[in-house]
Amino acid sequence: MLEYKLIKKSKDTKARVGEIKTNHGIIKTPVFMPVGTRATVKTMTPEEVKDLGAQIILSNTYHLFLRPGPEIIEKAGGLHKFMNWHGPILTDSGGFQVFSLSANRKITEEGVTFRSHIDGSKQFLSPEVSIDVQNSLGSDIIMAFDECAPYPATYEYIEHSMNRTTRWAKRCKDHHKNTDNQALFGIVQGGMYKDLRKKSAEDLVAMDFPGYAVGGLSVGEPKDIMVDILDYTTDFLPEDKPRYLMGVGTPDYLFEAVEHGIDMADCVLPTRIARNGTAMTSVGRVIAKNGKYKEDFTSLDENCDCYTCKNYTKAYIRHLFNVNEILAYRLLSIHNIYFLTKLMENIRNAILEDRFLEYKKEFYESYGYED
Ligand SMILES: Cc1cccc2c(=O)nc(N)[nH]c12
Ligand SMILES: [Zn+2]
Repeated sequence: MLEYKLIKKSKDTKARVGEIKTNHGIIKTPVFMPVGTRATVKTMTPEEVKDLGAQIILSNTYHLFLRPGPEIIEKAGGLHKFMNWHGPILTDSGGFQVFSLSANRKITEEGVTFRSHIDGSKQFLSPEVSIDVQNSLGSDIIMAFDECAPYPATYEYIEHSMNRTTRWAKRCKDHHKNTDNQALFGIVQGGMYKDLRKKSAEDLVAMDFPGYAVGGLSVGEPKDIMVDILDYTTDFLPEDKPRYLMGVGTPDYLFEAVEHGIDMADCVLPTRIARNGTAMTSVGRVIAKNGKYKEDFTSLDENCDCYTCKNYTKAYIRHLFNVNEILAYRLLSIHNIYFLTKLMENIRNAILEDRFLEYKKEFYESYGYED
Protein backbone atom coordinates (compact mmCIF):
# COMPACT_ATOMS: atom_id res chain seq x y z
CA MET A 1 0.00 0.00 0.00
CA LEU A 2 1.50 3.35 -1.04
CA GLU A 3 1.76 6.02 1.66
CA TYR A 4 3.02 9.59 1.32
CA LYS A 5 4.49 11.43 4.32
CA LEU A 6 4.95 15.20 4.04
CA ILE A 7 8.12 16.00 5.99
CA LYS A 8 8.68 19.70 5.37
CA LYS A 9 7.10 22.53 3.38
CA SER A 10 9.38 25.36 2.29
CA LYS A 11 8.30 28.75 3.66
CA ASP A 12 8.62 30.91 0.56
CA THR A 13 7.62 28.51 -2.24
CA LYS A 14 5.43 25.42 -2.77
CA ALA A 15 8.55 23.20 -2.66
CA ARG A 16 8.29 20.36 -0.18
CA VAL A 17 10.18 17.32 1.12
CA GLY A 18 8.46 13.99 1.67
CA GLU A 19 8.70 10.22 1.56
CA ILE A 20 6.69 7.71 -0.49
CA LYS A 21 6.48 4.25 1.06
CA THR A 22 6.06 1.42 -1.48
CA ASN A 23 6.29 -2.39 -1.28
CA HIS A 24 9.76 -2.12 -2.81
CA GLY A 25 11.15 0.58 -0.57
CA ILE A 26 10.85 4.21 0.51
CA ILE A 27 11.34 7.02 -2.02
CA LYS A 28 12.74 10.29 -0.69
CA THR A 29 11.19 13.22 -2.54
CA PRO A 30 11.69 15.36 -4.52
CA VAL A 31 12.94 12.58 -6.79
CA PHE A 32 14.14 12.29 -10.38
CA MET A 33 13.20 8.95 -11.98
CA PRO A 34 15.43 7.58 -14.76
CA VAL A 35 13.49 5.98 -17.61
CA GLY A 36 13.99 2.31 -18.49
CA THR A 37 11.53 2.22 -21.40
CA ARG A 38 12.00 -1.41 -22.50
CA ALA A 39 12.89 -2.87 -19.10
CA THR A 40 16.37 -1.38 -19.09
CA VAL A 41 17.85 2.03 -18.37
CA LYS A 42 19.78 2.07 -21.62
CA THR A 43 23.38 0.74 -21.36
CA MET A 44 23.19 0.57 -17.54
CA THR A 45 22.98 -2.49 -15.28
CA PRO A 46 20.42 -2.15 -12.44
CA GLU A 47 23.29 -2.23 -9.93
CA GLU A 48 24.90 0.75 -11.65
CA VAL A 49 21.57 2.64 -11.70
CA LYS A 50 21.18 1.97 -7.98
CA ASP A 51 24.79 3.02 -7.23
CA LEU A 52 24.10 6.31 -9.04
CA GLY A 53 21.48 7.12 -6.42
CA ALA A 54 18.38 6.33 -8.45
CA GLN A 55 15.55 5.33 -6.11
CA ILE A 56 12.78 4.44 -8.61
CA ILE A 57 12.79 3.80 -12.34
CA LEU A 58 10.17 3.97 -15.07
CA SER A 59 9.18 1.48 -17.68
CA ASN A 60 6.66 1.68 -20.49
CA THR A 61 3.43 -0.24 -20.98
CA TYR A 62 3.30 0.60 -24.70
CA HIS A 63 6.74 -0.86 -25.47
CA LEU A 64 6.47 -3.91 -23.19
CA PHE A 65 2.94 -4.60 -24.46
CA LEU A 66 4.38 -4.94 -27.98
CA ARG A 67 7.65 -6.65 -27.00
CA PRO A 68 8.08 -9.09 -25.23
CA GLY A 69 4.38 -8.94 -24.27
CA PRO A 70 2.91 -8.90 -20.75
CA GLU A 71 2.48 -12.70 -20.66
CA ILE A 72 6.22 -13.32 -20.80
CA ILE A 73 6.97 -10.76 -18.07
CA GLU A 74 4.21 -12.22 -15.91
CA LYS A 75 5.67 -15.73 -16.42
CA ALA A 76 9.10 -14.31 -15.44
CA GLY A 77 7.57 -13.30 -12.12
CA GLY A 78 7.01 -9.65 -12.98
CA LEU A 79 9.15 -6.75 -14.13
CA HIS A 80 11.26 -6.49 -10.93
CA LYS A 81 12.45 -10.07 -11.33
CA PHE A 82 12.64 -9.94 -15.14
CA MET A 83 14.99 -6.93 -15.15
CA ASN A 84 16.60 -7.59 -11.76
CA TRP A 85 15.61 -4.16 -10.36
CA HIS A 86 14.27 -4.61 -6.84
CA GLY A 87 13.46 -1.00 -6.00
CA PRO A 88 10.19 0.77 -6.84
CA ILE A 89 9.04 0.82 -10.48
CA LEU A 90 6.53 3.19 -12.08
CA THR A 91 4.96 2.30 -15.41
CA ASP A 92 3.36 4.77 -17.77
CA SER A 93 0.00 3.70 -19.18
CA GLY A 94 0.77 3.63 -22.89
CA GLY A 95 -1.45 6.46 -24.09
CA PHE A 96 1.34 8.97 -24.53
CA GLN A 97 3.55 6.53 -26.43
CA VAL A 98 0.74 5.54 -28.80
CA PHE A 99 0.41 9.19 -29.84
CA SER A 100 4.12 9.85 -30.02
CA LEU A 101 5.22 6.61 -31.70
CA SER A 102 2.50 4.86 -33.66
CA ALA A 103 0.82 5.57 -36.97
CA ASN A 104 -2.82 5.30 -38.06
CA ARG A 105 -4.06 5.72 -34.53
CA LYS A 106 -7.79 6.16 -33.98
CA ILE A 107 -9.23 7.34 -30.67
CA THR A 108 -12.76 6.36 -29.67
CA GLU A 109 -14.55 6.37 -26.33
CA GLU A 110 -13.57 2.70 -26.06
CA GLY A 111 -9.84 3.24 -26.45
CA VAL A 112 -7.17 3.61 -29.13
CA THR A 113 -6.52 1.42 -32.16
CA PHE A 114 -3.13 1.87 -33.79
CA ARG A 115 -0.52 0.20 -35.91
CA SER A 116 2.55 -1.08 -34.06
CA HIS A 117 5.60 1.07 -34.87
CA ILE A 118 7.56 -2.18 -35.00
CA ASP A 119 5.71 -4.41 -37.47
CA GLY A 120 2.65 -2.38 -38.46
CA SER A 121 0.28 -4.90 -36.86
CA LYS A 122 -3.12 -3.63 -35.72
CA GLN A 123 -3.19 -3.07 -31.96
CA PHE A 124 -5.67 -1.81 -29.35
CA LEU A 125 -5.11 -0.15 -25.97
CA SER A 126 -7.84 0.94 -23.60
CA PRO A 127 -8.14 1.79 -19.90
CA GLU A 128 -8.89 -1.87 -19.12
CA VAL A 129 -6.11 -3.29 -21.34
CA SER A 130 -3.60 -0.80 -19.93
CA ILE A 131 -4.48 -1.74 -16.34
CA ASP A 132 -4.26 -5.46 -17.16
CA VAL A 133 -0.82 -5.00 -18.76
CA GLN A 134 0.48 -2.95 -15.81
CA ASN A 135 -0.92 -5.57 -13.48
CA SER A 136 1.06 -8.25 -15.35
CA LEU A 137 4.19 -6.10 -15.09
CA GLY A 138 3.70 -5.78 -11.32
CA SER A 139 4.97 -2.16 -11.09
CA ASP A 140 4.47 -0.35 -7.77
CA ILE A 141 2.95 2.79 -9.29
CA ILE A 142 0.74 2.51 -12.37
CA MET A 143 -0.68 5.34 -14.45
CA ALA A 144 -4.24 5.88 -15.64
CA PHE A 145 -4.77 5.55 -19.40
CA ASP A 146 -4.97 9.09 -20.75
CA GLU A 147 -4.67 11.17 -23.87
CA CYS A 148 -1.77 13.58 -23.76
CA ALA A 149 -3.31 16.22 -26.02
CA PRO A 150 -1.07 17.85 -28.63
CA TYR A 151 0.13 21.47 -28.33
CA PRO A 152 -1.25 23.77 -29.54
CA ALA A 153 -4.86 22.61 -29.53
CA THR A 154 -8.25 24.36 -29.53
CA TYR A 155 -10.28 24.78 -26.35
CA GLU A 156 -12.97 22.50 -27.82
CA TYR A 157 -10.46 19.75 -28.58
CA ILE A 158 -8.88 19.94 -25.13
CA GLU A 159 -12.26 20.04 -23.37
CA HIS A 160 -13.47 16.93 -25.20
CA SER A 161 -10.15 15.08 -24.75
CA MET A 162 -9.85 16.02 -21.07
CA ASN A 163 -13.39 14.86 -20.24
CA ARG A 164 -12.77 11.56 -22.06
CA THR A 165 -9.49 11.15 -20.11
CA THR A 166 -11.49 11.66 -16.90
CA ARG A 167 -14.01 8.98 -17.98
CA TRP A 168 -11.05 6.70 -18.82
CA ALA A 169 -9.58 7.36 -15.36
CA LYS A 170 -12.83 6.19 -13.77
CA ARG A 171 -12.74 3.02 -15.91
CA CYS A 172 -9.12 2.43 -14.83
CA LYS A 173 -10.05 2.82 -11.18
CA ASP A 174 -13.09 0.50 -11.51
CA HIS A 175 -11.01 -2.11 -13.34
CA HIS A 176 -7.95 -1.98 -11.05
CA LYS A 177 -8.20 -4.67 -8.38
CA ASN A 178 -4.60 -5.09 -7.13
CA THR A 179 -4.77 -1.86 -5.10
CA ASP A 180 -2.72 -3.20 -2.17
CA ASN A 181 0.37 -3.75 -4.32
CA GLN A 182 -0.07 -1.25 -7.14
CA ALA A 183 -0.98 2.41 -6.59
CA LEU A 184 -2.95 3.90 -9.50
CA PHE A 185 -2.23 7.58 -10.16
CA GLY A 186 -4.70 9.81 -11.99
CA ILE A 187 -3.27 12.11 -14.68
CA VAL A 188 -4.50 15.72 -14.86
CA GLN A 189 -4.97 17.04 -18.37
CA GLY A 190 -6.62 20.22 -19.71
CA GLY A 191 -3.96 21.62 -22.04
CA MET A 192 -3.04 25.27 -21.41
CA TYR A 193 -6.59 26.21 -20.31
CA LYS A 194 -6.82 26.94 -16.58
CA ASP A 195 -10.56 26.26 -16.25
CA LEU A 196 -10.08 22.85 -17.89
CA ARG A 197 -7.08 22.08 -15.69
CA LYS A 198 -9.20 22.96 -12.63
CA LYS A 199 -12.06 20.73 -13.79
CA SER A 200 -9.71 17.84 -14.61
CA ALA A 201 -7.97 18.05 -11.22
CA GLU A 202 -11.23 18.36 -9.26
CA ASP A 203 -12.89 15.45 -11.09
CA LEU A 204 -9.85 13.21 -10.48
CA VAL A 205 -9.43 14.25 -6.83
CA ALA A 206 -13.11 13.39 -6.30
CA MET A 207 -12.21 9.81 -7.33
CA ASP A 208 -9.56 9.77 -4.56
CA PHE A 209 -6.43 8.38 -6.22
CA PRO A 210 -3.33 7.61 -4.07
CA GLY A 211 -1.32 10.05 -6.19
CA TYR A 212 -1.69 12.48 -9.08
CA ALA A 213 0.35 13.24 -12.17
CA VAL A 214 0.25 16.45 -14.17
CA GLY A 215 0.27 15.39 -17.80
CA GLY A 216 0.00 17.28 -21.05
CA LEU A 217 2.90 19.61 -20.23
CA SER A 218 6.42 19.84 -21.65
CA VAL A 219 4.77 19.08 -24.99
CA GLY A 220 6.34 22.00 -26.83
CA GLU A 221 4.70 24.91 -25.01
CA PRO A 222 6.87 27.90 -23.94
CA LYS A 223 8.41 27.48 -20.49
CA ASP A 224 6.54 30.41 -18.93
CA ILE A 225 3.19 28.90 -19.97
CA MET A 226 4.23 25.50 -18.60
CA VAL A 227 5.22 27.02 -15.26
CA ASP A 228 2.04 29.12 -15.06
CA ILE A 229 -0.25 26.15 -15.81
CA LEU A 230 1.71 23.87 -13.47
CA ASP A 231 1.58 26.39 -10.61
CA TYR A 232 -2.16 26.83 -11.11
CA THR A 233 -2.82 23.08 -11.29
CA THR A 234 -0.92 21.90 -8.21
CA ASP A 235 -3.15 24.13 -6.03
CA PHE A 236 -6.04 21.73 -6.75
CA LEU A 237 -4.09 18.61 -5.76
CA PRO A 238 -4.20 17.30 -2.17
CA GLU A 239 -1.12 18.10 -0.07
CA ASP A 240 -1.05 14.61 1.47
CA LYS A 241 -0.57 12.76 -1.84
CA PRO A 242 2.44 12.61 -4.21
CA ARG A 243 2.42 14.85 -7.28
CA TYR A 244 4.28 13.75 -10.43
CA LEU A 245 5.14 15.97 -13.40
CA MET A 246 5.54 13.75 -16.45
CA GLY A 247 8.30 14.05 -19.01
CA VAL A 248 10.47 16.69 -17.37
CA GLY A 249 14.16 16.36 -16.96
CA THR A 250 16.36 19.38 -17.59
CA PRO A 251 17.76 21.06 -14.46
CA ASP A 252 15.73 24.27 -14.86
CA TYR A 253 12.47 22.36 -15.38
CA LEU A 254 13.23 20.24 -12.32
CA PHE A 255 13.77 23.35 -10.21
CA GLU A 256 10.52 24.88 -11.52
CA ALA A 257 8.63 21.63 -10.92
CA VAL A 258 9.76 21.39 -7.29
CA GLU A 259 9.21 25.12 -6.70
CA HIS A 260 5.56 24.73 -7.77
CA GLY A 261 4.78 21.72 -5.58
CA ILE A 262 5.91 18.67 -7.57
CA ASP A 263 7.49 15.65 -5.84
CA MET A 264 8.40 13.36 -8.77
CA ALA A 265 9.68 13.86 -12.31
CA ASP A 266 10.93 11.61 -15.10
CA CYS A 267 12.65 12.08 -18.42
CA VAL A 268 14.58 10.09 -21.03
CA LEU A 269 16.93 13.06 -21.51
CA PRO A 270 19.89 12.01 -19.34
CA THR A 271 20.48 8.76 -21.26
CA ARG A 272 19.20 10.07 -24.62
CA ILE A 273 21.53 13.09 -24.77
CA ALA A 274 24.32 10.90 -23.40
CA ARG A 275 24.07 8.70 -26.47
CA ASN A 276 24.25 11.87 -28.50
CA GLY A 277 27.51 12.89 -26.78
CA THR A 278 26.11 15.60 -24.52
CA ALA A 279 26.58 15.93 -20.76
CA MET A 280 24.77 18.10 -18.24
CA THR A 281 27.49 19.51 -15.99
CA SER A 282 27.74 22.03 -13.14
CA VAL A 283 28.79 24.65 -15.70
CA GLY A 284 26.09 23.87 -18.27
CA ARG A 285 25.90 21.47 -21.19
CA VAL A 286 29.17 20.03 -22.51
CA ILE A 287 29.11 18.51 -26.01
CA ALA A 288 31.68 15.89 -25.01
CA LYS A 289 31.97 14.41 -28.52
CA ASN A 290 33.17 17.78 -29.84
CA GLY A 291 36.64 17.74 -31.45
CA LYS A 292 37.67 20.73 -29.34
CA TYR A 293 38.20 18.28 -26.43
CA LYS A 294 40.71 16.18 -28.41
CA GLU A 295 43.57 17.13 -26.07
CA ASP A 296 41.58 18.28 -23.06
CA PHE A 297 42.76 16.05 -20.23
CA THR A 298 40.49 17.59 -17.59
CA SER A 299 37.54 15.67 -16.17
CA LEU A 300 34.09 16.05 -17.70
CA ASP A 301 32.87 18.05 -14.66
CA GLU A 302 35.40 19.07 -12.00
CA ASN A 303 32.56 19.53 -9.49
CA CYS A 304 31.23 15.98 -9.97
CA ASP A 305 32.35 12.90 -8.02
CA CYS A 306 30.76 10.28 -10.25
CA TYR A 307 32.71 7.28 -11.61
CA THR A 308 33.11 8.92 -15.03
CA CYS A 309 34.36 12.27 -13.70
CA LYS A 310 36.77 10.60 -11.27
CA ASN A 311 38.38 8.24 -13.77
CA TYR A 312 38.25 9.67 -17.30
CA THR A 313 39.05 12.85 -19.20
CA LYS A 314 37.15 14.81 -21.83
CA ALA A 315 39.81 13.72 -24.35
CA TYR A 316 39.13 10.04 -23.65
CA ILE A 317 35.33 10.43 -23.83
CA ARG A 318 35.63 12.43 -27.05
CA HIS A 319 37.89 9.68 -28.47
CA LEU A 320 35.30 7.01 -27.62
CA PHE A 321 32.57 8.97 -29.43
CA ASN A 322 34.89 9.62 -32.35
CA VAL A 323 35.42 5.89 -32.89
CA ASN A 324 31.81 4.97 -31.96
CA GLU A 325 32.74 2.91 -28.92
CA ILE A 326 29.76 1.74 -26.80
CA LEU A 327 31.62 2.70 -23.61
CA ALA A 328 31.07 6.34 -24.64
CA TYR A 329 27.29 5.95 -24.12
CA ARG A 330 27.81 4.26 -20.79
CA LEU A 331 30.23 6.82 -19.35
CA LEU A 332 28.01 9.79 -20.24
CA SER A 333 24.85 7.98 -19.08
CA ILE A 334 26.53 7.27 -15.75
CA HIS A 335 27.37 10.97 -15.37
CA ASN A 336 24.01 12.35 -16.54
CA ILE A 337 21.92 10.04 -14.34
CA TYR A 338 24.14 10.80 -11.36
CA PHE A 339 23.97 14.54 -12.13
CA LEU A 340 20.15 14.65 -12.01
CA THR A 341 19.70 12.31 -9.04
CA LYS A 342 22.36 14.32 -7.15
CA LEU A 343 20.65 17.58 -8.17
CA MET A 344 17.35 16.39 -6.66
CA GLU A 345 19.20 15.30 -3.49
CA ASN A 346 20.77 18.78 -3.25
CA ILE A 347 17.37 20.39 -3.84
CA ARG A 348 15.87 18.21 -1.09
CA ASN A 349 18.61 19.28 1.35
CA ALA A 350 18.20 22.94 0.35
CA ILE A 351 14.47 22.74 1.21
CA LEU A 352 15.28 21.10 4.57
CA GLU A 353 17.75 23.93 5.29
CA ASP A 354 15.32 26.68 4.12
CA ARG A 355 17.59 27.80 1.30
CA PHE A 356 15.80 26.45 -1.79
CA LEU A 357 15.66 29.77 -3.66
CA GLU A 358 19.28 30.57 -2.79
CA TYR A 359 20.37 27.15 -4.09
CA LYS A 360 18.30 27.65 -7.27
CA LYS A 361 20.00 31.04 -7.87
CA GLU A 362 23.46 29.59 -7.21
CA PHE A 363 22.83 26.65 -9.58
CA TYR A 364 21.35 28.86 -12.34
CA GLU A 365 24.39 31.16 -12.26
CA SER A 366 26.83 28.24 -12.40
CA TYR A 367 24.88 26.38 -15.12
CA GLY A 368 24.47 29.55 -17.18
CA TYR A 369 20.66 29.89 -16.96
CA GLU A 370 19.12 33.35 -16.74
CA ASP A 371 16.58 33.30 -13.91
C1 LIG B 1 5.53 10.31 -20.48
C2 LIG B 1 4.70 11.57 -20.58
C3 LIG B 1 5.32 12.78 -20.81
C4 LIG B 1 4.56 13.94 -20.92
C5 LIG B 1 3.18 13.92 -20.79
C6 LIG B 1 2.53 12.69 -20.54
C7 LIG B 1 1.09 12.59 -20.40
O1 LIG B 1 0.33 13.59 -20.48
N1 LIG B 1 0.54 11.38 -20.18
C8 LIG B 1 1.30 10.27 -20.07
N2 LIG B 1 0.65 9.08 -19.83
N3 LIG B 1 2.65 10.29 -20.18
C9 LIG B 1 3.29 11.49 -20.43
ZN1 LIG C 1 30.20 13.11 -13.30
